Amino acid sequence: MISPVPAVKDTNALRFGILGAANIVPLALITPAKSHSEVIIAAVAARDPKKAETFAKKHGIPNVHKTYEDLINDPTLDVIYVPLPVSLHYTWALKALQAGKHVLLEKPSVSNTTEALSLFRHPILSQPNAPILLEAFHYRFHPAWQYFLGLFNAEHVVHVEVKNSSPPGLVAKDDIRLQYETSGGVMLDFGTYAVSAIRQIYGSEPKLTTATYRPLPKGGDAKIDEAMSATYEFANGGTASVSADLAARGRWGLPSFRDCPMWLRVDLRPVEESGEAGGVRKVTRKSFTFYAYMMPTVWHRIDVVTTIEMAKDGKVVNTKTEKESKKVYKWAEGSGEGKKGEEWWSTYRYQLEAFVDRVKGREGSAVWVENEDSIRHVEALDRTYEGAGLPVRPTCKELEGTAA
Ligand SMILES: NC(=O)C1=CN([C@@H]2O[C@H](COP(=O)(O)OP(=O)(O)OC[C@H]3O[C@@H](n4cnc5c(N)ncnc54)[C@H](OP(=O)(O)O)[C@@H]3O)[C@@H](O)[C@H]2O)C=CC1
Ligand SMILES: O=C1OC[C@@H](O)[C@H](O)[C@H]1O
Repeated sequence: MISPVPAVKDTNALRFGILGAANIVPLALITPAKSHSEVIIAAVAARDPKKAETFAKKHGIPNVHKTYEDLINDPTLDVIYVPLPVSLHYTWALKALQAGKHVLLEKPSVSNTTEALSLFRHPILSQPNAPILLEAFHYRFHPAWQYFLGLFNAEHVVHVEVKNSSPPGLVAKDDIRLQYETSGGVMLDFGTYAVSAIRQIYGSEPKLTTATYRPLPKGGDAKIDEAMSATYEFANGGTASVSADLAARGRWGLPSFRDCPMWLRVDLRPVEESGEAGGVRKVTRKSFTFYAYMMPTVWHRIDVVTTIEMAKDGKVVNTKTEKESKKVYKWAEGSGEGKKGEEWWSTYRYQLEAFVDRVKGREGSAVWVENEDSIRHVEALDRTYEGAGLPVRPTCKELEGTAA
């Protein structure tokens, strides 16, 4: 639901300030906040105060600050939301934490491992009553994703394939995704979801095996990956292949949404049983495909396919395939008091619920992105850039010269 009935705000609601009038803000925070009784969107700042005024008026935000500094130092705010280019995440997240605010930080959290280690292991986060910092990997908070992870045992996964792409023309030439200085590149955009997904599916860290990229067309920033394909290995011997593309062409090379996939598939190790009557061997294969896993609210589907193959004397004598499809928009009935939600809640709305629960000291859905997890994630992205022969995304000035 794009326009849910607004909630009456509690007297102790958290007051959020927004750093930058970014495109993602209405979807990721303003709309979800409307139905949350403990969230008030109280202030915004943009580099150009006029832009901030216009944004505030459009979205009913009562206060506008002239600068980002003024916003984070506003004593009436509890939380700062950081939807800036990734190159600015470290600096502004840390400033906000130092100003005593909780921080909801857009994904991917920071540009590289140097920044990740410095931010997520900052002493400020281990002091008594430390502020909460969350990398906003929204899809992880949706019940469909958690249901999907519960369908198989990570130890039995043998291969994962992830494809994320959009057609050409959606991203403008001057977009933050296409400049090295703003920590752009598809790997930190669509690719970050893919790497996040394979890490959760295996429950362990990937070892890069291959990475190749397609640069931007002539005239574009040479350090930017417009598309990236990478393969990885995991400790249990399983593999993953990931492909992400910001300008994928469909059939006949034409731009087409229909031909731009956003899905992932998990294959389990085949289970072989011998000793069937008449010397028949039975092989059972299972795979799980999640269509639209990044944005399941509008539409998604989880297909579970089981194939049973009977073979005799090395020849397949019978094959049977069964398919079950499932959609999950809410936590299962009786799955726990903290597991709140409505069918129409977006990934961002589930995430906001979890964030507020954490700030308020409640257990909530128990889904969270731990600080060490965010570090490991950025490490995997760095390894992918190195493997592709591209520089890791730039370190902010404050940390320049500090080795990871
Ligand atoms: N969770 C999700 O589903 C999504 C998350 N994102 C993430 O959100 C963040 C913002 O993405 P998006 O909204 O698409 O980007 P936009 O380009 O719309 O917004 C970026 C904002 O950053 C500010 N900014 C500050 N310095 C610069 C600079 N040097 N160059 C450009 N912008 C600058 C601008 O704020 P000002 O208004 O002050 O000028 C601008 O509004 C990124 O971290 C991205 O990864 C993006 C899309 C989806
Ligand atoms: O986070 C994101 O999700 C959706 C994509 O379209 C976008 O480029 C990316 O930043």
